[in-house]
Amino acid sequence: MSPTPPRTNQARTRRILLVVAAVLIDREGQILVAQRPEGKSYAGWWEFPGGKVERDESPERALVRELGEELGIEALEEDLEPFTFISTDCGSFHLLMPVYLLQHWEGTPTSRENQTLAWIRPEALGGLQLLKPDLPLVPRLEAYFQRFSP
Ligand SMILES: Nc1nc2c([nH]c(=O)n2[C@@H]2O[C@H](COP(=O)(O)OP(=O)(O)OP(=O)(O)O)[C@@H](O)[C@H]2O)c(=O)[nH]1
Repeated sequence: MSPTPPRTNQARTRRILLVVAAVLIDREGQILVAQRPEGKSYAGWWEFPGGKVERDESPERALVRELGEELGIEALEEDLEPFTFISTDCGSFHLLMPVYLLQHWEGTPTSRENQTLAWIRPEALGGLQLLKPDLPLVPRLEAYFQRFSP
């Protein structure tokens, strides 16, 4: 019988892609999800608003910019509440994605980039076809919202 090989961390590290995402929470405790439009990779899959951090941009600055571009809302960096992060191998790159909660903003979120928007109850998240890297967010968000339910 051959011995169990030692556990190692030798997988090759890929280029890190820094992406930021926001979980917008409305007054009824619903969260905003966006469906990627035709013509993009993973069209039809659901994700959270956000996008890539550009060179010389802070994650918070990038997220405020993306929320303006994608949803037409104005958010303040100080209202972005760090929630968790995703760090996962996506094949050609390694995704590092800080995720923030946001409960205050100016304006009404509107689709500016052909994405379909939906406000959903946190319990409904698990029924969506979310981008695979986002799946660990489902139990974390469920646990977060359970803390506030009676
Ligand atoms: N905005 C956002 N991006 C996510 C999430 N989860 C996740 O894996 N991503 C990945 O992070 C990257 C975000 O890039 P992006 O939003 O600026 O670009 P994109 O995919 O719309 O355009 P692209 O096809 O040119 O990369 C994509 O590779 C996307 O698949 C998420 O919840 N929100």
